[in-house]
Amino acid sequence: MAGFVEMFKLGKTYDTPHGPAVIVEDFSLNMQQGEYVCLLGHSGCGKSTVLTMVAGLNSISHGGVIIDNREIDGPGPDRGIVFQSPCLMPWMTAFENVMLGVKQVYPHGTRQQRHDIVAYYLNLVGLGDSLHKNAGELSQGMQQRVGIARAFALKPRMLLLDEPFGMLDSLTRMELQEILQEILTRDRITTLMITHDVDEALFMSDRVVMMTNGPRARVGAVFEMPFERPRERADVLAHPEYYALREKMISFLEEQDHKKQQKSIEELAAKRAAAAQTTVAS
Ligand SMILES: Nc1ncnc2c1ncn2[C@@H]1O[C@H](COP(=O)(O)OP(=O)(O)OP(=O)(O)O)[C@@H](O)[C@H]1O
Repeated sequence: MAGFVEMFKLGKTYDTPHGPAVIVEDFSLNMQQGEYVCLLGHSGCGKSTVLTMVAGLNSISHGGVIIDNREIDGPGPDRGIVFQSPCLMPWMTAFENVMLGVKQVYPHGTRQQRHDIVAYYLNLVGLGDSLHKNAGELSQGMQQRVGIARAFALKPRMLLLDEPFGMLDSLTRMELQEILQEILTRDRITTLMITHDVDEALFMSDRVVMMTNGPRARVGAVFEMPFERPRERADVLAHPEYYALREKMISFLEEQDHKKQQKSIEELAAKRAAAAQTTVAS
């Protein structure tokens, strides 16, 4: 079935000093409008590579990405991105940082309309009392809230989140997960999020897509989440399928680890055999 977002046989080859390295190959995934998909996989498998290709920030070596029937050919305001660290202008206030983007996206809005949009989203993420504090004076968690408010205020058609809570303490992380759930339940923006955290993926997503280990990483398994929305964390944890799903995801990751170890052992054995042959020949 065609999706709102179609990633079709996506591939990425990086040039390296040792020659071309095929990091992602034949990565295909369709997402329905309003769907929340988490991308999970071992470190270095190519998750950010996929996400930055969809963002239009990384050139696509093979295949393509279609969003709402239009093939992407670079970054655009239809896609909002939140990275692990929000990249704010530290000398500007939280309000000014969000306003920067809002001015570009709503050039014909009145000053009051733009003001209301910025204040609305900063309030939603719990920064109503800190609108006029300089970003440089805000804690990591508060800065990430500004980054999330900025992404939503630009009214993107798709959100791309690259470990948005990765650098936060667990309490702030849980609070921001809940805020994000709340906004997304209302706005239903199609979202692709990278995470390393199986529990986060279970709580946040409609589907979890597991990537195989690179090189030539692709979709290895897809899990549908049976939890209803709006979600309460306690209900998700108490759901009869929660632990079985969690176990399947962890098993997938362990299996990938095992394959990686096996491959390293085989490569080492091949190198030793080649070295032994060279010694015998000389
Ligand atoms: N510009 C580049 N040139 C060459 N190799 C690259 C480049 N960018 C990434 N890579 C390599 O591609 C592989 C995948 O990187 P990527 O950042 O996409 O993985 P990831 O799954 O997001 O990792 P992590 O979970 O640790 O953030 C890694 O081996 C990385 O070293």
